[in-house]
Amino acid sequence: MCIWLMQDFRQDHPEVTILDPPESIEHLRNRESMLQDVDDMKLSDSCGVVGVPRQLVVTADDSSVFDVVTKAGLNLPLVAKPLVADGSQKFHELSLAYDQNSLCELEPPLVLQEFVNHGGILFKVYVVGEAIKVVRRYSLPNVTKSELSKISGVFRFPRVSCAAASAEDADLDPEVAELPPQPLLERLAKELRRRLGLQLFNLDIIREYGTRDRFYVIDINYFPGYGKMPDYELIFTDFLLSFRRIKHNKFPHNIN
Ligand SMILES: Nc1ncnc2c1ncn2[C@@H]1O[C@H](COP(=O)(O)OP(=O)(O)OP(=O)(O)O)[C@@H](O)[C@H]1O
Ligand SMILES: [Mg+2]
Repeated sequence: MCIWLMQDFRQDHPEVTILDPPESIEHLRNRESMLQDVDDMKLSDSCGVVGVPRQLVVTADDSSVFDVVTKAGLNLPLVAKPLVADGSQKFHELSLAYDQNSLCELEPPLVLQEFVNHGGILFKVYVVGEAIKVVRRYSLPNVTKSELSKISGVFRFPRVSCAAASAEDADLDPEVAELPPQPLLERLAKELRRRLGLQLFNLDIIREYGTRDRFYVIDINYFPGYGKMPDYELIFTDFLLSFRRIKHNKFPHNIN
C-alpha cells in the first residue's frame, strides 16, 4: 500500500529527491531476502571473509520444523527469527532452540539460523551514503558444547538491540573486541549499497569466536537509530548536502 502511494507520489513530483526507494526498503523486511545479497557477494579478501550463518525458512505449510531442520542438516543451537522484520515488538521476539525435540515449540513462518559463537560482542556498522561508522555492542554469550549437552528447550529472548548496552568502554578480551578491518567493511558497505540500492542502513556483524577474520552478517536494518552513531550530526549533514550539490548541478534553477 505504502509502496504504491510512494510510486504515485514519485510520478507526480519528479522534482522531489527520493533517497531510498520503497521497494528496496521492502527487501529488508524479509529476513531471508535481507541477507541474500551478502550471501551472493561471497566477499573474501586478505582482510577476511564475510558470509551469513547457515539458515533456512520454515513456512506454515512445512509438515514439521524438525523434519526440515534434519533434512537441511543445520547444527544446534538454532536462532529462530520471525520471517518478517517490520520494526514492531512482536516481530523481534527471538528464540534459541537448544535441542531437536524443542523445535516443535517454534511457530512458523520463521528463519532458523545456526547460532555462531562470537564472544558476546557484535559490531554495528552504520552506513550513511559513503560514510561508515562501527560501534561495539553486547550480544548473546557463547554456548559451549557442555552447555549444549545439558540444556534443552527453547529460550525466548525479547528485543536484544533495545537492551544491549554499548561495549565501547568495557574491558574486553582484545581478540573479541578488535574491530573488523576497515577496508573489509568499506568493500562490504559499498557493494551492499549498490546491490540493495539503499544509502541509509546498518549491519549487525559478528566475528566467529576463535577466528580473527571470519565474519557473519546477521541482520540489516533500514534507517536505524542514528542517534547511537558517533558524529551522526556531521555525517548526516554532509550526506544531505552532497545530495543538494548533485541536485544543484542537475537543476540549478531549482535551488535557492
Ligand atoms: N546467527 C546468530 N548467531 C549468534 N547470535 C545471533 C545470531 N542471530 C542473532 N543473534 C543474536 O540475537 C540478536 C538479535 O538478532 P537479530 O538482530 O537478527 O534480530 P532482530 O529482531 O533484528 O533484533 P534487533 O531488533 O534487536 O536487532 C543479535 O543482536 C545477536 O545477539
Ligand atoms: Mg539486530
